[in-house]
Amino acid sequence: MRQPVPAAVPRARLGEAPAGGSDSGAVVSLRGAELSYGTRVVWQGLDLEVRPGEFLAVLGPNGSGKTSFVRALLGRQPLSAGTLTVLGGSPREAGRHVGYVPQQAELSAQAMLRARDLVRFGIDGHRFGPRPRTGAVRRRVDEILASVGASAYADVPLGMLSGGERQRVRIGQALATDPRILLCDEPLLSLDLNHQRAVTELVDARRRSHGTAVVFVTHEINPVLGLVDRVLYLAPGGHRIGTPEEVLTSESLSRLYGTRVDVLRVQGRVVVVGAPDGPAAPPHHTHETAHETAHETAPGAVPQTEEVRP
Ligand SMILES: Nc1ncnc2c1ncn2[C@@H]1O[C@H](COP(=O)(O)OP(=O)(O)OP(=O)(O)O)[C@@H](O)[C@H]1O
Repeated sequence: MRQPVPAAVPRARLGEAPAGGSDSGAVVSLRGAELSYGTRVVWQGLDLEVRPGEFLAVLGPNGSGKTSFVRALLGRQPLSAGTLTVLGGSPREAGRHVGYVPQQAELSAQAMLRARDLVRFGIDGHRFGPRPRTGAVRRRVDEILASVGASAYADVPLGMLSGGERQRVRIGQALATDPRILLCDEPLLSLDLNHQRAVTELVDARRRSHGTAVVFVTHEINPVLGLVDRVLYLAPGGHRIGTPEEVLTSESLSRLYGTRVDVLRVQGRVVVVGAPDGPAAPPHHTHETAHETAHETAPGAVPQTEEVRP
């Protein structure tokens, strides 16, 4: 792993045995985890510990279970086997300490909300009863908007913001509860390169300053390649966990997909050639332990298309 614990993070936050963490200090711990919908096994045999301040990228083709992984961490989707603890307890109990940046959401319900409203929901939306509208809350909202560079459009309805501006506000909303874990589900979708960079820098700054663990689902590794400590690669044939250098190799992805996949490194970028990315991934039929061993490939995991992902 590259730099599992950012130097800027106070030791108490990183926690050798932090309150609300597991014995190992992990903020997320999965053991033999399996997630199924009916008879459809999406992933299985998942053993993973995410540490404070770690940046974990979750990669994989359409339908490989990336969003389901995030939903499990949020306590919205139960495992079908194995165990999952978040901050040492159940995912639901940990909810208040988990920030969530969803995929670019349907805007219709939020279009008239102002940026500051969304961030305020992040602060007090979890609470029952009357919401405090104190000066302290207003000041906190302003601080958060400033920290994500969104002060200039604090009072603009979301429907009038660009995709990149909205993502800044959503990150602000996710940071409003001072989370120890930040879950981001494809936050870069439909953003141009400048906005991708701005969003990834915001997320990285947060984990470096506060030791917030980041679980970052993405189709595209390159915008976060320099930040990622480890990759969880979900594929039709199983999964693999390791550093980008370990996982993103021709040998590793060829084993995961059960077909020839070439991983090229061009000017510091990763280019994957030949990985199928169809929406209908077949169910798993085999599994092994994670880390250095790729799972066997399920029958039928044959590429329909050849894809180059720059
Ligand atoms: N609530 C559900 N009930 C039944 N099947 C589901 C449900 N949610 C997801 N699935 C199926 O589980 C599989 C994994 O879905 P998931 O959305 O987690 O994949 P993903 O990797 O995030 O995909 P994408 O990259 O397309 O967003 C898919 O085959 C999907 O159709």
